[in-house]
This record gives sequence, C-alpha cells and structure tokens, in this order.
Amino acid sequence: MASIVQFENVGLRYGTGAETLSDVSFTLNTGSFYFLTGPSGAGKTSLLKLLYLSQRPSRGLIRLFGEDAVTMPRARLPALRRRIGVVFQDFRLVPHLSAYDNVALPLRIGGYEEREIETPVNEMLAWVGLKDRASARPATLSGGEQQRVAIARAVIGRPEILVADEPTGNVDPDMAARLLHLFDGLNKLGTTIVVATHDIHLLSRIPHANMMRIDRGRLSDPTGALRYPPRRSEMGGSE
Ligand SMILES: Nc1ncnc2c1ncn2[C@@H]1O[C@H](COP(=O)(O)OP(=O)(O)OP(=O)(O)O)[C@@H](O)[C@H]1O
Repeated sequence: MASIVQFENVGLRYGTGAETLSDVSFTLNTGSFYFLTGPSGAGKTSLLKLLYLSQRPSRGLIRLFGEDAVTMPRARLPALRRRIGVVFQDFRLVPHLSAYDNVALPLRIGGYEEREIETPVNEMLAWVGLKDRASARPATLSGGEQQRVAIARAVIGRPEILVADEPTGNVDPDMAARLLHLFDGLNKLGTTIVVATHDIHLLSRIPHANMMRIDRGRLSDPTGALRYPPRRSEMGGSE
C-alpha cells in the first residue's frame, strides 16, 4: 500500500523549552484509518499541527503526498494544505458567516459554481443534523453544533487526508457514532483519516482502524502498524 505521510525522527520544540515531540517516526498508508490517543498534554495536537502543516518541526523529515514538507518553499504550502481537511479542537469557524457559508467555504475556494454547491452543502448540513440551522451564525450555535459545522466544512471537499482533533468532544454518544460513521464513509471513498481522541468508546466503532499512542511526546506502536520505513511489500515490492 502506498504511503501518504511519512515522519522520520521528527522533533518539535516550542521556544527554548524541552522538546514537546521527540523522535516521532511513522508512516500512514493511503486510504487507512488511524486513531491517535494519549493523555492530555502528550502532544496529540502538536503532532496533528505538523501533519496539516501549520507548524514546522524543529528537526526530522516529513513527507506529505510524496513531497518533502520541511524544506518546501512556504509559497507551496497552501496548495498542499488544500488537500487536507482539518477539524480543529476549537472549531475555528468564520464568525461572520452562517453555518451554510462556513460549510460552503472550501467549495467556493475550490472554484465551484454556486449551483454546484447548494445540494452538497444542504445534504452535508442535513447529515450532521443542522438543516434547520443553516442560516445561523457560529456565536448562536451550541458547542456541539459548532463542532458539527466544523466537521461538515472539513469533509465537504472530499479531502485526501482528514485530520480531526477531538471531533466528538462536544456531542452526545449518538451524534458521536453518527459522525464517526461519516468519517468511515469518507474513508471507504479513499480518504486517509487521522482522529485524535480521548474517547475510548470511539475506538471500537472502527474495527479496521490503526492505533497510534503518544505519551510525553513519544509515539509508541502497540500494533506494529506504524513501522518506519514501511515494509517493502507495503511499497509494492516483496519482502
Ligand atoms: N504554542 C505552544 N507554545 C508552547 N507550548 C505549547 C504550545 N502548544 C502546545 N504546547 C505544549 O506542548 C505540550 C503538548 O500539547 P498538545 O496540545 O500537543 O497536547 P495534547 O495531547 O493535544 O493535549 P490535549 O489532549 O489536552 O488536547 C503541552 O505541554 C503544551 O503545553
């Protein structure tokens, strides 16, 4: 199976303190589903930030879509970022836009015509249970409703990679199951999914998911699924 993301001996240090991430090495296979777990403060969000290119590592190699994301000129980063859907832990909805317009944003940026946008946006809002809240601004939505808008916005453009940071932290168990089902559907269409979560109940809902666990900035690899470098058989050769 081809790899879509490779980290090799990645370290991240904020300022002059100790490293927040150390010697992080893993490979994500195209089209696979990954859960990232670990205690609060372990470095999950930091690792995801490196993955969606909002943070550069202090050391190590990161390859994304086959390209070296560390030495790449900054001007190239936005094009790469557009291939990644992100559900931020703090949602980051555009405050002056309605739920509908927040969800439509990636399609508008992608150059789609309004007539091509309306049906998928309405369908996506209905899927996350917000059909009746399409015209509401984020400030008038509950935390769980904002989270669902953020998820709809992240998945609407069918990104190649979906990165979600605690995407079910503000919703009830039924909605969490529904949202995970949405991620699973997207995964079946080929999107590589990475979900950071504290919620161990989510893990059993995607039996084919790979587990990544991070503790005090170091990745442990309980399943052996994240070897770096990948086996030759995973790169199309034989062992
Ligand atoms: N911008 C920053 N500047 C300095 N330190 C930071 C910054 N962002 C995160 N940290 C520190 O890095 C460590 C890891 O934080 P991170 O948010 O990645 O953990 P996490 O596993 O996502 O935690 P949680 O589950 O609570 O969201 C923490 O000690 C945090 O204080």
